[in-house]
This record gives sequence, structure tokens and C-alpha cells, in this order.
Amino acid sequence: MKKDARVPHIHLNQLKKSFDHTVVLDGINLKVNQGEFIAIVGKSGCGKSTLLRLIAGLEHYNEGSISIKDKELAGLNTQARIMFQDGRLLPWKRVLENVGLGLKGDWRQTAIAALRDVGLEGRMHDWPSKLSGGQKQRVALARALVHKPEILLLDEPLGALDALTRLEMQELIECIWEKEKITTILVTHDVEEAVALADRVILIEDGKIVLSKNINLSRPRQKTQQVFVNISEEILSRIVDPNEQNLRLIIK
Ligand SMILES: Nc1ncnc2c1ncn2[C@@H]1O[C@H](COP(=O)(O)OP(=O)(O)OP(=O)(O)O)[C@@H](O)[C@H]1O
Repeated sequence: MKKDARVPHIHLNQLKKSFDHTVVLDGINLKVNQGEFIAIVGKSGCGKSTLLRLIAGLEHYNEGSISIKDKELAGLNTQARIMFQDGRLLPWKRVLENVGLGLKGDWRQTAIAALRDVGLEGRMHDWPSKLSGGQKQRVALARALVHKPEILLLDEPLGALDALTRLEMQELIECIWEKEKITTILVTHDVEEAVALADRVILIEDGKIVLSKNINLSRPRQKTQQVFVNISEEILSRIVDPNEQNLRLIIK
């Protein structure tokens, strides 16, 4: 049977999530197409990570539904892999074993290929403690990609990196996404990062999606380009109040 291209890869319908009677997400509606790159931004504590965890099936929701290709998600989302800010490598396993974790059969070759894709094949015998922050995140990315996920969930994966390493990692993520066309959802505090990478930027506020902005710019995007700056400022102005924004511009 021919697949219906109109069926969204991920469909969140009237999703509601509470923790101990505190509503964190309320009436979230979102359709993500196959191969789309979505970025989620919003103030700290607005529920971005909770949303990713719900899509990963790591958390239960109270109301609404999550469908993956029209099938309601029940339990762990086996099509998805999630990557966190701290990488979460196992310190007692070498890089190659970290990437190969959970693989079967000829796992070494598969893990080596994944490390090659992130440019770290040469470090496969190292302990994670010998790696820089950026290298650890490359390994974490390889560990997610080695399972050939259809959905990649990135929870502020570059948040702890210095500016230059962050840019390199952005390029790597973009490059892998362009090659593999994995449906990707990135949570980030960095609006420029969101605009640089995503097809669509979603803003969450008070538990709801208050903005959904298509970014119709060709790739790779130039952050200094006026249209890029304008879009970033527009989204930022929706997140921070005008006084905070003035302060940010002064500090800049
Ligand atoms: N397991 C939990 N138990 C109780 N409350 C939780 C739990 N996880 C998250 N919360 C609360 O839910 C709200 C949203 O948290 P979440 O981590 O999703 O926000 P966030 O937007 O990702 O924040 P940040 O940008 O700071 O990472 C917060 O108020 C948080 O305290």
C-alpha cells in the first residue's frame, strides 16, 4: 500500500502534561512532517524538555495523544533517539563501546562507521574522560545515530559548549540532517541556533505554543544576513520583555 505523504511523522493532539497538579503543557497541537527540522524555544521551565521526553515516550501525558505515523504512541518511542546536554557517556566504557551500546551482531563496524560520520574514528579507543566537551557531544551524537533513528530529539545538546565548538557542532548536525533527512526536534535556548538550523521555530509560553515560524531561508544560513537578524530579533522579542531585550543588546 502506498504511504500517505500527508500523514505527519509526529502528531501531538491537545497534549496536556501536569506534574503534581501543576500544569506544564496544555493543549499542545503540533504536526511534524517526515524529515522536517523543528526547533523549540522558550523561557527556562516552560516545558521544552518535558515535551521532548513525552515524544520519546519517557514520560506519560495526562490528556490528548501523540501519534507517530498515525499510530498512537504507547510506551517507549522506538523510532526515536534522544541526546542530552551532558552527553551521558558511560565513563567506564571506551568511546567505541559507548557508541556500540545496545547494538547486536557486527556492532564494532557499525559503531566505527558512526564515529567516522562525526569525525571521531581516531578516538575510538579513548576513555570519555580524555575527550573535550565538544568531542563528548560528537560521541553522544554518534551513539544516537548508530541506531538509524527516524526521529532525533536533541535536548539543548550544544548548551555547554564554547561558541566556536558550538558552531562546528551546528554545522555537523545540519550536515547529518541534510544527508539522512531524519525528522529532528531541537530544544535550544539560543534563538540564532534555532533560526540557523530549523525549518520551523516553535515558541512555548505558559504551557502553550504561542508562535510557529517557518524559516524560509536557504542553507547554509548566514547569521549576519539582515533577514536572518530580523527573524531572530522577532522571535527573541516574543520571548523576552522589551526591558530585558534592551539589556541584552547593551551587553552585546
Ligand atoms: N519530574 C518532574 N517532576 C516535577 N516537576 C517537573 C518534573 N520535570 C519537570 N518538572 C517541572 O516542569 C516544568 C517544565 O520543565 P522542563 O524541564 O520541561 O522545562 P524547560 O523549558 O526544558 O526548562 P530549561 O530550559 O530550564 O531546561 C518546570 O517547572 C519543572 O520544574
